[in-house]
Amino acid sequence: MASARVDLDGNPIKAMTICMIGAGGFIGSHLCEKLMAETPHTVLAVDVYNDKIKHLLEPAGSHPWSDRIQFHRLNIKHDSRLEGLIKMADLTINLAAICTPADYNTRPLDTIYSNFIDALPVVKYCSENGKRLIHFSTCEVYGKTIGSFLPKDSPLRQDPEYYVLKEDASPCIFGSIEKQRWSYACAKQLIERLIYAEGAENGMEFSIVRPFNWIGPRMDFIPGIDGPSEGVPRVLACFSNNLLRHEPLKLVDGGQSQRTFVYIKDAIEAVLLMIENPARANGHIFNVGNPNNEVTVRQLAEMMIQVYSKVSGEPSLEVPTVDVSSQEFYGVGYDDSDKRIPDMTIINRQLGWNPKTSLWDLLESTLTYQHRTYAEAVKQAIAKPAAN
Ligand SMILES: NC(=O)c1ccc[n+]([C@@H]2O[C@H](COP(=O)([O-])OP(=O)(O)OC[C@H]3O[C@@H](n4cnc5c(N)ncnc54)[C@H](O)[C@@H]3O)[C@@H](O)[C@H]2O)c1
Ligand SMILES: O=C(O)[C@H]1O[C@H](OP(=O)(O)OP(=O)(O)OC[C@H]2O[C@@H](n3ccc(=O)[nH]c3=O)[C@H](O)[C@@H]2O)[C@H](O)[C@@H](O)[C@@H]1O
Repeated sequence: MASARVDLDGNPIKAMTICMIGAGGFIGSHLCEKLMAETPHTVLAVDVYNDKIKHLLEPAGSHPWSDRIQFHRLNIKHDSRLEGLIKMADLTINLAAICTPADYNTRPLDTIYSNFIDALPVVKYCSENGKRLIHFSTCEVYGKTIGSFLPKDSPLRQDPEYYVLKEDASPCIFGSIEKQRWSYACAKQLIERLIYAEGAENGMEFSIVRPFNWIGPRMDFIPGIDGPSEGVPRVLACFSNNLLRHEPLKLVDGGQSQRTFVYIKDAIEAVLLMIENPARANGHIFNVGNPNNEVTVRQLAEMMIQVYSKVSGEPSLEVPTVDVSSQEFYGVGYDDSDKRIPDMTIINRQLGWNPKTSLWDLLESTLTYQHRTYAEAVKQAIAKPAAN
């Protein structure tokens, strides 16, 4: 298999060893799956958890890829084994981060440490050892759009110049320091600048990924089932939880913010292209999203209600949504990105990548997974207090 695979320039792809930090998370689990099923590469999977990749690791020795994936349970905050693993690998991919908005304003120190301080040694070891790095940043580094500062009735708000987000041209616009929501975006921006500087001054080979709301199976957790009851995951899991419990979906500040959602499986194709085409990917920052899948959060809720009813066979909710203030939902210091449309010029030009899956289709496969995985457990959790 290894000799048959070629890169975008027709050159054979050599098997490589990848140190993947944060491999046990949502994106990491899909990337590990793809690398095991379709490539000859070896993964040194680093994380504090491995629940989401257990199906790739166990039973030990039973999969065709078993000798190509090793799990290393370690916390990169304080573990001297990290440098050795980076040295053993040809490429390091750093996914480790605190990346749920409910944490940014309530745990700003942990957020800044996780997204900046803890990533520093990874960058340093890659630079010092001449290793290539693919670092996961975020579309949140763009912050708010320029258009959001124009008067509400300004025709310029319709002009893409004022809202499309371009890696090499758009500014990064954050709220004031009291709006601690931006602690995450600001930490990610500074680590991007540091990586860029390592490339410019020391010749480090790097690519930076800015994901735009990647969603799909295994994203985050369902509160009270496979995560804390009081935990607040990202919107897909929040709305899935409401649907599973037959509760109205909560629209923060009326659900007026806009997002573009991309299917995780489409997005992983883009990451694989970066991994296997270093000459085209090195030195670039890549938006990875689906500009065709834009909705307001209210529209997302409405679509998820329809799709869930279809895949579960249950009737739609009588009271489908309820408005909630951001202060009540997230606490003091929350703020929001108004709109996120990725410009696709760079990823198209360098890697020829385009997303394929419509929002309806990706919600259908994701909510089928949510229903199959959680409906019974939620039913039992709801029934339990009554039984006691
Ligand atoms: N999912 C998205 O749409 C999205 C969007 C923008 C940016 N990102 C970025 O992509 C990356 C991965 O996101 P995800 O959605 O898979 O999140 P995730 O929370 O599912 O995965 C992150 C993983 O990193 C691990 N981790 C965190 N700190 C660690 C530490 N100190 N040591 C070892 N492991 C640690 C966690 O245990 C977790 O498994 C993050 O950097 C995130 O900021 C994701
Ligand atoms: O996924 C991304 O690209 C990035 O954006 C996310 O940020 P955000 O899109 O604001 O987070 P979500 O939790 O997915 O929320 C999306 C929108 O839904 C709203 N929301 C969320 C949950 C809910 O129950 N109801 C609700 O209306 C939020 O206020 C926000 O406007 C996270 O910061 C990161 O995972 C990531 O860096």
